[in-house]
Formats: sequence, structure tokens, C-alpha cells
Amino acid sequence: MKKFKTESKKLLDLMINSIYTNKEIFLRELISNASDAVDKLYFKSLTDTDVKLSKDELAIHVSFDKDARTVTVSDSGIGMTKDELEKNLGTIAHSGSLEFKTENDKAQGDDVDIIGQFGVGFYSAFMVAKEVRVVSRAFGSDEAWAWVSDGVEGYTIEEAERTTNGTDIILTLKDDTDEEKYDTYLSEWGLKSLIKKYSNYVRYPITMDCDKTREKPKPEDAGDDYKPEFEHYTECETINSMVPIWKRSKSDVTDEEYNEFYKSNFHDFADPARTIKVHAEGALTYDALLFIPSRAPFDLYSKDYKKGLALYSSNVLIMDKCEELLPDCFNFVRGVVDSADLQLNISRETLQHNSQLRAIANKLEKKIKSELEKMRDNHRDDYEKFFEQFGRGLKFGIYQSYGMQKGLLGDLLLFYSAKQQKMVTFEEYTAAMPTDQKAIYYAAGDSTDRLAKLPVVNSVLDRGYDVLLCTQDVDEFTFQTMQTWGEGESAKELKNVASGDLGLETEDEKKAAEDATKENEGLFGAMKEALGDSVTKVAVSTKLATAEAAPACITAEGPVSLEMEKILSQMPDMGEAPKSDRVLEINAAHPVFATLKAAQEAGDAEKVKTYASLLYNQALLVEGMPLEDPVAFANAVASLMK
Ligand SMILES: Nc1ncnc2c1ncn2[C@@H]1O[C@H](COP(=O)(O)OP(=O)(O)OP(=O)(O)O)[C@@H](O)[C@H]1O
Repeated sequence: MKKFKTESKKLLDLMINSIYTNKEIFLRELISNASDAVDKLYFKSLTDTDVKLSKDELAIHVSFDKDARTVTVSDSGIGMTKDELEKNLGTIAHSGSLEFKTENDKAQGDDVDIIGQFGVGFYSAFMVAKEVRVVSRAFGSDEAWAWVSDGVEGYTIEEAERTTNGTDIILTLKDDTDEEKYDTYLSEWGLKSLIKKYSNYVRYPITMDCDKTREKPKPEDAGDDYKPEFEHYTECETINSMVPIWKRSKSDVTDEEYNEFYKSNFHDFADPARTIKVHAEGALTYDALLFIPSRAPFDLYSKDYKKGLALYSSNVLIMDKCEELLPDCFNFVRGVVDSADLQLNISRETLQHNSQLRAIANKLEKKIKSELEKMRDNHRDDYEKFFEQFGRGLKFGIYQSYGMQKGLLGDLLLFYSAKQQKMVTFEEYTAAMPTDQKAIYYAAGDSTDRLAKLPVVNSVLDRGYDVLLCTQDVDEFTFQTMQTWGEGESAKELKNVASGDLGLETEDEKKAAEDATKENEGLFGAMKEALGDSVTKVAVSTKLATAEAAPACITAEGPVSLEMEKILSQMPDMGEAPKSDRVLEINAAHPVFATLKAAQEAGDAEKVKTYASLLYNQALLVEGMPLEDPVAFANAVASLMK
């Protein structure tokens, strides 16, 4: 027996136990080797006229024997001589494929796509096998050799039988343990699903003898009571689909094919809303096929959701979900990226250079954005449907990036316009603004119906200015992060109509309100005292200034708005949620104000106290805010009715 060199032994141990995190990839590695071997023979046929070969002869066959506990991967490729078996499999980290690639680099062209490069993949077989037997016959040779090893001490090479050129890799699987069941590799289903998962787009057919059932022919003398009989038979089936759909030119693929690919690969039952195909050449050549789903997966907004695109290199799956390829804000996009140029690390589970991924990710981000813009501008109904499903994530993207994504995402947002009664973009809102309007106004709350009735909203609408009615919890946070919309001089501040100073009133109006507040200092002081810490002050409103408007409203001064306070207080891990600084604004033109004044003048402190509380609670109700003491409020109303 030839022994592995000591370094090799250590390396082998490392290989089997540390490099790969996932045992099942052994099949991917063996199939990739088989594909390389077939590729090399095909290449020979292109360059050597003596080699007569038809493409149909090039195939990879996978089989298993449950009783003998073996899995076999056979190929009709170039095979290995005795020397090559020794050199390629006896030396860990010697890659015959890399040598081949280097030697034939220029001549290879598009027809050959060698996968191997590190010279270690083969040994992953020892993660699942207690013995590996490689029977190989080199092309053009009339002898076959077998290399056999248990993956611990060393290997033997002996003469063997094989009628044609090619290689059989025969794995005798390890015995099952409590943690590890190798039995899954001894089933048609188990092997088929691994082939489909990792090697579906290997360019040569991967065949398996599959178990089938069929109805036996009906005997001619069968009577009326004949019951159909069935029999088992095996049929050699091609398991992989070979040509990756993303490598086919867009004009050759129908929408149905794209949709089917999407649904079967990304487990959705609905067609995607959009399909994006990218082919890039240059410093990094790659293909990408992306899908914008038509509905959000149920777990999109949960912690368990994992974003990412499938990453292929030379048609072999490297990673199911490569996170780096997608920004968080476009986490809903599904799809694949394939590039032969990626520098993989040895386990093929990650890449050596993230800059390559970043370059692709940047390009894809732009592509996704421009596709969404196209949809927004040309197919508004589709876009609104899309936005209903995924808009929340876009808004969250701005908030989460501390506003850095404002440029990327801001113009993709839609909000309900109170004036136009439909969803509008910031662009559309500002385009429809009267020339004297200085800010973009919004109101945040539970429903657009409710918001549309708010006194503060109506006071802004009455001035001829539109108000965006925002009903998602993330809206207000997004607005606060954005602060403004637009560039340079034309940038407009985003203002919550329920915040203190909207800057809408004229200097005269402001002054009149201030004077009225001062004049009624005594009354407002008493009201403030009655309300305690619930409000920071009571003052005359500039927003509510007609007898028809509401008698009072609550606004918030400072960074925390009423709606934010409500949302924050509902968050589970929030602890003591920050509070807004509430101001009770009184409509000085409303008859209730006259009543209050009269009570104050008459020295009826009890009435002032009750009315202050009634006005405050009433304003809370209108805002959709919870009452601090609903029972006391109900009692106060009831006592007025007595
Ligand atoms: N089925 C096969 N037919 C012919 N040669 C093979 C076959 N399997 C392996 N070899 C040879 O053995 C070498 C070592 O294989 P191994 O899988 O360890 O590395 P690799 O494929 O070159 O690189 P990687 O680690 O990137 O997969 C290959 O480079 C190839 O020359």
C-alpha cells in the first residue's frame, strides 16, 4: 500500500472534517469532476481530428445499490492512466483540471467550461464514504486501473476492468449513526434532489435508472371483470435540465418558461410581477435572472426571512442565498447570478473576494431600481399592487439607512393624497403644489378615512394644500429620517400637520393667537393645572380659527409626534416609550371658548376643570389616541346630560 505523505494525511483530515460545512456537496464535487472529464474529452475532439466523438456519447450516470451501500458516479470522459490516478488522486491539492485549464487556456473558448481548480473536491467523498474505489480507463488506452482508498492511511492501485474510456467513482457509504443518516443517498429521490439542487445546469446529461410503474397490456382474452395490472420497470432518465435558462437569450425564452422557472425554483404559486434579465461583460462577466414577486412571502417582515440570490459559478450552485448580492431594501427580489469569473474559496461555499460580489450587487441594485421606475411610470396599476406588497420595506430601507437610501428609494414611494384621492409620489405631490406652498404636509394615523376627518388635516386642506395620509407604522419614522424631499433650493420640508408650528399662518394670525393666549393666561393656566402632566401647555390655535372648526385639537411639539408615541408604546421590547410634548390648542372662534371664558370670569373653577378635561379627551378621541381614563370621561359626559 502506498501511504499518503504526512502533510497529505493532515490535509485529508482537514478536508474531510473542516473545509465543507455540508456533507451532501460530495455529489456536486464528483459530478463536477465527471463533467470536467467529459469536457476534456470533448475539447480533445475539437482539437484532434483523430478523435471521433459524437456529443450524445458524453454523459454522466449516477446509480446506487442499497444492499451493497454504494453510490456510483460514472462518466464517459477522458479517464485517467495509472500515472494520472497516482498524480491526481494520490496528491491532495493537485488539480489535473487546473493544469488542463492553464495549458489550454487560449484554445478553450466557450465550448469548454472546466470547474475544478483546487484539487480537493474529490476528497469530499470521504465525508460520506468509508471506501472510495475509482475505476478509470484513459481515452485511447486499452487498460483500466482501480484506485482504492479508505481516506485514512493511503491508497492502492490495481489492474481493473472497464470496457470503454471513462471513470466510475464507487463510494461505499459509512454506517449510519444517531446523528448522521447516509441512507438518504441510497434512494432515487435523495440523489435526484441533490442533482437538481447543485448540478441541474451541468452542461452534460446526468442520467439515472429510475423506477417507474406502467399498466400491463390487457390480455386479448380478458373478460369483462378484467382489472388493470401494473408492473415496475426502470427507465434511464436525464435528471438535470442542462442549459440554464439565464444563459439563454431572452428572445428564445417565453414568459411562461420564465414564470415556470420562478415558481418551481422559488416555491411560489403566483407568477412573478416582473422578470429582469442581465448579461454583463467586461471586468467581470456574469448573467443574472431576477424576479420581482407579485406577493410578499408570509415571513418577509419577520426575523427569519433570509434575503439573497442563488449564486452559480460555471453552472454549478455555490450558494443558495448569497446575501451580499442584494441590498436590504430589495430583499424581496429572488433570482440567480452566474459567473465563471468569481474567485471561489476552496470549499466553493464562499468567495475569496467580496469586491466582486459588491460590483455585481451595485449593478443589480440599479437594474432593480430602473425596472421599478419603469413599472411606476408605465404600468401604474401594477406598481400600486407591487407597492402594496413591498412598499413597507422600501420605506423601512430609508429609515434603517439613516436616510442614506433616500436618493435610491424616495422616488419609489407612494402615499395617499387627501386632495387627489389616490396614491401619489413625492414628485407628483410637489408638481401639483400651489406656488406659495413651502412644505410637504402629511398626517399619520390608523386609516385614511379617519385622517381625512382630522381638524388639523382639514385646516391645511382649506388653505388649498394637499396632505399625504399615512397609515403604516413605518411612515412617520421614514418622514422624520428624510426631513426633506427634493434637491438644493427646491428641497421641501416634510411636515406633520399635527406638529406645533406648521408655518402656515401669517405673521398677523400668529400675533393674534399669541395675544389671545396672553389675554387668557388665567384661563389657560387653570386648564393646564387641571390637565397636569398630560399636556405641556394650553394655547390659542392658529390652525382652528372658525366657529365651524373643532373646538380643540392636540398637537405635539418636539421630535416625538403623537403617532410615533402610539407606535413606540405598542412595541414589545420598548420599555418606557418616549412621550410626545402635547399641546392642547383651543379654537378661540368656537362657542365653547366663550363658555370657558365665562366660567373663568364667574370663578367657576370646577366647570373650567371639567371642560378642560372634556376638551382634552375629546381631542384625543379624534386623534385616535387612547384615553388615559375612559371611565372618568364617560362619567363627565353623562353628568352633562343629566
Ligand atoms: N471523473 C474523473 N475523470 C478524470 N479525472 C478526474 C476525475 N475526477 C478527478 N479527476 C482528476 O483528479 C483531479 C483532482 O480532483 P479534485 O476533485 O480533487 O480537484 P479538482 O476538481 O481539480 O479541483 P476542485 O477542488 O476545485 O474541485 C482533477 O483535477 C482531475 O484531474
